[in-house]
Amino acid sequence: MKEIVIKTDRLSKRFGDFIAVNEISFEVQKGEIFGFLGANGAGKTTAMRMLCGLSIPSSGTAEIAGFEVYKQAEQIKRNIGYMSQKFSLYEDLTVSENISFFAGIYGLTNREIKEKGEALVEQLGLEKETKKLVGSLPLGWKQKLSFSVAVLHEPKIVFLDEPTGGVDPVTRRQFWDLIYEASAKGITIFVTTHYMDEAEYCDRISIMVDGRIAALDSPSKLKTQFKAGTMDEVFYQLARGAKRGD
Ligand SMILES: Nc1ncnc2c1ncn2[C@@H]1O[C@H](COP(=O)(O)OP(=O)(O)OP(=O)(O)O)[C@@H](O)[C@H]1O
Repeated sequence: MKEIVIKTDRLSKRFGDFIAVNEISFEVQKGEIFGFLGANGAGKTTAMRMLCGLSIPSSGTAEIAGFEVYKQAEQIKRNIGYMSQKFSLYEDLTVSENISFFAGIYGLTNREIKEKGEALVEQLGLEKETKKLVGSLPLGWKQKLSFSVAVLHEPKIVFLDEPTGGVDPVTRRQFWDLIYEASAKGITIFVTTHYMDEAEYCDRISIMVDGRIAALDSPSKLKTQFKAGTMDEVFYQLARGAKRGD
């Protein structure tokens, strides 16, 4: 039987009179790579913050890794990983120090930190860089390291908020290899992105427009549904009617 790890029902967030997230309902399965798309201001970050237990919803329900967002935010935080372009690693700590620091926060023992940290460094081919400051690494390396750190404690779900912003397509593809590996281990990936090539890599995609989910399906089914050749066209058809955004 399929295990549902994210389930929302009419989840909403208001700021005063403004409805940033408007009754979104969806489910995500264990190990699924779920793309969360939408134009600027559509409500993705606001929704993701509620799912991570960082912001209390105004109404509706959400269950994350079996815990509900109103009363069990702390349990949710312990069972997820999080990475964003804005909040990442400490630039003034070395690669090793960052791994130890974040692994400690995620509750790993010293022995686990050593074992898993070494495996991570080897997987990323960073053996010669462990004593270098993270600030001195190229952006693509930082992002791969940041992702690997976010899944070091093998969370049920990892939330990625525009994880590959600003890097070239080849590095993005390498980053996605890490995502596939995590998904194969049963970690659910919830990812926001503005890159439509990345949307194609997801198992399913939801597209938000003005706070609502306007479409949700696999990339191939969405293309059929919208009679579009590419995800870019699907996205454009939906987003061009948006009232919010730049
Ligand atoms: N704390 C807040 N108070 C008032 N309005 C807010 C607050 N946070 C977000 N908003 C508004 O809610 C809407 C959704 O914002 P949100 O950041 O969730 O969008 P987004 O889809 O993540 O956009 P982007 O891709 O630009 O990050 C925007 O119009 C934003 O101005």
